Amino acid sequence: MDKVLILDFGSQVTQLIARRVREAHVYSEIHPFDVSIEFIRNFNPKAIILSGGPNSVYESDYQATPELFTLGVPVLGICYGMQWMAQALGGKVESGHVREFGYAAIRARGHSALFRDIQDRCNEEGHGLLDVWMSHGDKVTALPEGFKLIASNDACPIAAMADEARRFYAVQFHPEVTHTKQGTAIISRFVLEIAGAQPSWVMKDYIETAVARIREQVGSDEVILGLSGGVDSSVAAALIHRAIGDQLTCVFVDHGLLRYREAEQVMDMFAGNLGVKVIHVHAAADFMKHLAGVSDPEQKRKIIGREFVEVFQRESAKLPKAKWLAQGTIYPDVIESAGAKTGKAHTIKSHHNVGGLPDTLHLQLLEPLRELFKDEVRELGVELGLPHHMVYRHPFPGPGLGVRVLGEVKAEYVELLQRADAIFIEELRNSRNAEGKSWYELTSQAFAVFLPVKSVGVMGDGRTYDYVVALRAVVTSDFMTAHWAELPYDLLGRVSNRIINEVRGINRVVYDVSGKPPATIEWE
Ligand SMILES: Nc1ncnc2c1ncn2[C@@H]1O[C@H](COP(=O)(O)OP(=O)(O)OP(=O)(O)O)[C@@H](O)[C@H]1O
Ligand SMILES: O=c1[nH]c(=O)c2[nH+]cn([C@@H]3O[C@H](COP(=O)(O)O)[C@@H](O)[C@H]3O)c2[nH]1
Ligand SMILES: NC(=O)CC[C@H](N)C(=O)O
Ligand SMILES: [Mg+2]
Repeated sequence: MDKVLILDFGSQVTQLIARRVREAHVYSEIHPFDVSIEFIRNFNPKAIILSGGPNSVYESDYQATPELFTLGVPVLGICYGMQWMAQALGGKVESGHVREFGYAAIRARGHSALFRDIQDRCNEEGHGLLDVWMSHGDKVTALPEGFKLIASNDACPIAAMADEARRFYAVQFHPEVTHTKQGTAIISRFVLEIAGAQPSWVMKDYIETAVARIREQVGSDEVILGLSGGVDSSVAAALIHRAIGDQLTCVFVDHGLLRYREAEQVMDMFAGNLGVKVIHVHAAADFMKHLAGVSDPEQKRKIIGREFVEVFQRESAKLPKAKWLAQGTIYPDVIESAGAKTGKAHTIKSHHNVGGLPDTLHLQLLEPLRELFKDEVRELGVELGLPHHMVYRHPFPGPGLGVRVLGEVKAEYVELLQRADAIFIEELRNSRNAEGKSWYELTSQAFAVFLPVKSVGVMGDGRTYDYVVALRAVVTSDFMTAHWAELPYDLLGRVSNRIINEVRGINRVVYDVSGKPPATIEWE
């Protein structure tokens, strides 16, 4: 089997590279940038891909072994990976005065196997243009010997380069994110055609492999699973249930930070659908008690994570044979928390299910979805026979409204937010675009955020001095990058009117128009 080696310099999106390679049906593994040359030789890669990273090559000790260029293996450098390649092979990298974050158009220059016949559109002179996603402050300012320029734009005159004789390619933009429309084509071009890897790795027997692995891991032990009713834990529950049946018990935690009437809905859905044992834990008082007086987002996340663990430990103590804690952790949860397996990325926020686990946890973790992305998890759910409406729900974070009430969480704020959020979601479900699709389906995630600031308004000729709610709706396929949703004005207007009229205590509604990056989807 042909294998691609991805060296991680700490990019937030390294796993997306693996995913694109997987889409080309080639097996890949991610390893830290500083693995030894012996390791690379033994790995015997058909191709090497160098990820992006937060540092600057000219002042960082994030340097891979330059000997990898002597193996005769094709190499693709991305962003930091390009900059490192350029510097390691004798080119020059400098801090740019123009920083580029987000969308950019680049022009392909000269002939290169990487971009041949791949373009989004042409400019007036008929040159091919690519719409790409950039995220950098440094840039290559001099090509290494043997390299030619293969793409450029004004902000980044050397936006891609190649030494085709040695099959070294490098791009300043990120072909692995979906916002680079031709990204998948570029990565498969490199892996399949330039490196000549055989597309022989297919996901079709993923379920069988996963089921076998779970049976082997768990043996005759019992497993408890944190079930939120969200996509990930529901799919994990179905998968594990398929593997070990009755050895699985699900624990649904009502932490008082759920959405309007959510607890009832989740319990109904599981009683009806899965045939899985579910225990409903009422823990709102505990969570709220520990959150009182705390306003720092990371601290709130840690407290919520800790409380979750307490609940699971308490519940598992009641099941003496339970040795495993299963979670619907998926890849973006892992990467955004702590730089994935390789530990090279910066921490953006501690997702509760990853950051909050103490060493004293007497349960082993079972996370069968840990390597998958949301859309892959959904495919798996459908494959496992879960109902469509369950699999295609918007995600809801484990810390729930705890991270959507900004600052200190108070019961009063949670209740206002629940009501505003319910109105927003109801209107999204009921409004349709010209093709008859609901705006709930047209967005990937949507919710309201409670801002603990007051502003002045006038209602019924009287002065009001009340709280603000922000609406957030995004479109994304992997939740690693996202666009704010261009919701119709009349829909926004209706939601705003209803919230202000129906939720006493809120007199102003705003819409969040920030992309990710630089913002994140949740506000905390
Ligand atoms: N209220 C809850 N009770 C029990 N476990 C929970 C709860 N909320 C979250 N978890 C656990 O934390 C994991 C991560 O939550 P996350 O929100 O990422 O996934 P999800 O809720 O399963 O799916 P979705 O992303 O669609 O909301 C869940 O899969 C689940 O194991
Ligand atoms: O289970 C979760 N536990 C968490 O602690 C958490 N924080 C963010 N999210 C969800 O992850 C996606 C990306 O969110 P951000 O852009 O805010 O990081 C979005 O879908 C968020 O809702 C979480 N999910
Ligand atoms: N995303 C990246 O790889 C960034 C590379 C480098 N830190 C820069 O800012 O140019
Ligand atoms: Mg959830």
